[in-house]
Amino acid sequence: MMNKTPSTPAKIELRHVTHLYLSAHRAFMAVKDINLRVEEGEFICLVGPSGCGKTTLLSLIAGLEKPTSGELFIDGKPVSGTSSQVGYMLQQDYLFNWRSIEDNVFLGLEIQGIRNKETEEYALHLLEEMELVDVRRSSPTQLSGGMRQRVALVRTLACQPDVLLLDEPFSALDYHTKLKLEDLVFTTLRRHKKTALLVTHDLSESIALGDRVTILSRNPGQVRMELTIPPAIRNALPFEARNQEGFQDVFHQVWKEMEVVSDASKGN
Ligand SMILES: Nc1ncnc2c1ncn2[C@@H]1O[C@H](COP(=O)(O)OP(=O)(O)OP(=O)(O)O)[C@@H](O)[C@H]1O
Repeated sequence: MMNKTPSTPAKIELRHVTHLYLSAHRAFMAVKDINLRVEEGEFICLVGPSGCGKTTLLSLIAGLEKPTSGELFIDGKPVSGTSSQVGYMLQQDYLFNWRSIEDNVFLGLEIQGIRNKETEEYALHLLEEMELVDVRRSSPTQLSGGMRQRVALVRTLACQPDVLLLDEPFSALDYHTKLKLEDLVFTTLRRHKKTALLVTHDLSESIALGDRVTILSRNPGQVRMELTIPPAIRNALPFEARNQEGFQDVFHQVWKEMEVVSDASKGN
């Protein structure tokens, strides 16, 4: 993470963000008074019980939803809609089976009107980094779930966003693939100095990947706790981080908070 003076705008900042979903019959407050600051190059993991508003927060940051009240900024500028500066990757990979792997990757470039020799070369370089270059002419149907997720990540990174929003990208994968992919994604995002917000239900994953873990409570979603991951854990790759001294202590701390927020939401 880069050192910043307090006056430097954060990469992402949420100030008193509240969001209500309105329907014909009711208004539902999904998140309330959220304040969050993510510095350039930071990797933040969002955890919390189902329905606490994690995806809502990503949609607001991506500019897909407009908050009912409060303000959101990227690099100090108000978020006013979607932007190529922000890449959003979901649990489902949304690859098109009738296009080859490289044509799926180039699709993001086409949509943004930036497909040219230089951006294609960059995309191919990313495919190489993600160990996918040999399958670039294959169809997505020939790839495993882990490979497909890597392609989806390359497609997102190919457009060169500075901010990556990752909504449970590893949750549909088997455990072994997930651990391997965590290391690869962690290394790639750090190498390219991306700022990332990752939503996960896996507490161990949040500690193994994040610089900070933000725990949300539910009904309405609010920041319950922000925990900075100790350097000994953070300086290791996610797989090794799980074996570092202190990992279990942090895990128990997050677990305890999750018990509190889950119990609190049972009454609602
Ligand atoms: N479009 C919508 N209209 C009405 N209510 C919604 C809408 N989207 C989400 N909600 C409600 O807002 C709350 C927060 O939803 P959100 O999907 O952000 O939570 P989440 O923490 O990502 O959940 P999960 O962990 O289950 O994916 C939930 O109670 C959900 O039912």
